[in-house]
Amino acid sequence: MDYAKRSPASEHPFLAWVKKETGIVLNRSQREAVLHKEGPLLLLATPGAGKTTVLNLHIAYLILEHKINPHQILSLTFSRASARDMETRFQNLFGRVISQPVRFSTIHSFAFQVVTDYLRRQGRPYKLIENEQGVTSKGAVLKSLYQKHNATVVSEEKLEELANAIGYVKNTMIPVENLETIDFKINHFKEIYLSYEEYKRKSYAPTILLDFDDMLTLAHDILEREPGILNFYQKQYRYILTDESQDTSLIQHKIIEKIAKPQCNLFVVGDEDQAIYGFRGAAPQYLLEFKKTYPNAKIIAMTENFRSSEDIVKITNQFIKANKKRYEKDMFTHNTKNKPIQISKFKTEQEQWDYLVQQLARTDDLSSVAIIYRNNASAIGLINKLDKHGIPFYLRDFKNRFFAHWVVEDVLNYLRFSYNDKNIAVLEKIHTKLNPFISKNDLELLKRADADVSSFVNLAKIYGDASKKAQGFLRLQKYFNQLNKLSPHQAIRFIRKKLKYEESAERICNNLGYSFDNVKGILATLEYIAVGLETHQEFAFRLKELEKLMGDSKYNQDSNAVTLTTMHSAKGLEFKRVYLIDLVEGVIPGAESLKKGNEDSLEEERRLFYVGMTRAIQELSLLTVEEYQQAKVDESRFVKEVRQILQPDLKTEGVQGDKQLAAGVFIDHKKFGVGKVISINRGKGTFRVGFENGQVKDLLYSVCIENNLIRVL
Ligand SMILES: Nc1ncnc2c1ncn2[C@@H]1O[C@H](COP(=O)(O)OP(=O)(O)OP(=O)(O)O)[C@@H](O)[C@H]1O
Repeated sequence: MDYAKRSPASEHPFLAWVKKETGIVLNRSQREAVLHKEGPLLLLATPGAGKTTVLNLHIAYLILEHKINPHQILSLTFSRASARDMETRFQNLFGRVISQPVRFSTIHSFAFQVVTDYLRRQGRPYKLIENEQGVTSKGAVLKSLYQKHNATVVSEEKLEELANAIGYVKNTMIPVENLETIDFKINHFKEIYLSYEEYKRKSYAPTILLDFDDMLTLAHDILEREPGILNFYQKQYRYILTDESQDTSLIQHKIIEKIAKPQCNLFVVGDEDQAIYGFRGAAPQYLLEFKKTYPNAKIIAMTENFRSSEDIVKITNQFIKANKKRYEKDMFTHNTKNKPIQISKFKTEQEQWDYLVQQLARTDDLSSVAIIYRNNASAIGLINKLDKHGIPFYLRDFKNRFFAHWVVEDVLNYLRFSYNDKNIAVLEKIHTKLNPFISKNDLELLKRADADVSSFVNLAKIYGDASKKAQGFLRLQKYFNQLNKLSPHQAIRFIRKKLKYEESAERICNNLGYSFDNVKGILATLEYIAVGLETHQEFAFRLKELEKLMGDSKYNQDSNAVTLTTMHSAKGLEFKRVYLIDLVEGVIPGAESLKKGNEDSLEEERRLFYVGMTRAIQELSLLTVEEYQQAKVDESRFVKEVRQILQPDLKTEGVQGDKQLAAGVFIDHKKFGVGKVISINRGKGTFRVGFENGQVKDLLYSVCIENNLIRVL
């Protein structure tokens, strides 16, 4: 229908037209936001409040009702995927009536335009380090700088931390002279940072080498130094909208502030409760201080959740209130109740996976289900299981770190060496991790020794057969022979314990600041994968197969497959049924955030948990385990908090460790899940339990004990 020929209605004609055209009926705050015209506006939205819908309608309103030229509107968001998503949704809704394009962009790509326009005009060539390959790629450059300043190689995780820390410095505008005041947990960070900047300045001179975050720094500088350019962008974009604004960093805010002035027609949408990119320099306080920057700003809260059932909205709303740094607001919904949030506790991850497989096997529409975890490490073992049961999955943020990790390489090399202990090329990769230690000098001597004899026998000869060291080498020869005959699962255990690999790995981790827990996790995962496999070749093949499966899972995006995603990548998505898994202390909240003085980081972990929970439309299950990656763990405090909200009359503290069945204690029943003992009838030998799904059951004590059905929590 032609917008000009819209029918008159008692409500605002634009909204009446929208209702007719799209079927969307807005609530009061959505209406107020859509019909906002000029000046700064902060739209504080809770999850599921319809942010994208409102943003798009507001743009259409400006164009259709106020005849604003679409070229003068700049809609910014923080990931390419959401910029694309917004554009598609806008096209679908208004493509027929608004022919001129609106600019949907990421803030980086806007900054890129400012910088490249400027450099081109100056006749200065530039390159992006993110486009470089091989030894000049950003990763390779940072790796070699780390190595230079620390005299040691860097692990993949540390490299990521380093790249994040560099990004953090630029996003939060930390002056170089203050770098030492911040503990980035990276040895010689300042030196690496300065060398990296110098490398970019010099390596292709006169061509300037830039990274993504330099775009922000430079764009900010240009807009500050060049009034003509600033004026151009201010005139070009009279209306600026930003989505996911809780993830905006200081420098991004400053850029937006500059171009929005002097009119400040700035439409900012965000939810500080969903700010989860603190490690990259984003912080919710910029939203919290919006009024300081724009004193005449209007603030509208959009707190109706259109997504989730009442059970989910009520509990998650209560849950996030434990955070202190937030706007006080109450999320509500008119949606009906469905199922209470379910909490299930399992002994091990395998039991948890079995449960998931069982649930998924009964599900027809797998695309409506998501399994969400804090760390990518949770995915590998689960995928192994899903694949064995033929359950298709779509992995949202596949990062191929696991299979290339040095620990995985080491284990494969130990196995390889057990087939041929004369292979010095393989020995060179593991020699420092063996016990007794094999030095570089030993390797040189070995290269000159008899190539047809075991390296260990040669070494024993070099050291003199009777020496202690020689005895150690001969023992190693025996162990590697034994290793060769073990099943893959036994072999990994053997490498860890008998060959003392774990001790060496711990030493390496301590020396280089890597996480030993992560290493143990990788070893545990390798053991899971190895279960049931017969030969070492099968094991190596299975690793390759899993790697391929994970890469190929992107083709399952639009098919009947369960989505597997980290909490970070789940933002903005929704699923009928959601399982949050591996909910234990040290994972979520993560170990770092549990340290004293890290309260801000603990709040960010709580927000992450909240983002995960609020993805669910109808069903939400929280799964926790007693043993994670082979170590005893405590249930996540966030699970406890949710349980407490679900059953406020119950005290969860102090119950653990009390193995006596008594009224008031929690039990975990294999079939019915977690519940509270209401009463005990000793005469009948029964006890009554109120389970978290709302059911109350009388159970026979003897049956429960004989079948090992319950545990007192
Ligand atoms: N006025 C409305 N009436 C009915 N449904 C609506 C309305 N507004 C939004 N919705 C629906 O509510 C759901 C959530 O909307 P949307 O994804 O835009 O929320 P959001 O605010 O971006 O959420 P989150 O921040 O959690 O990602 C969508 O399915 C959307 O179609």
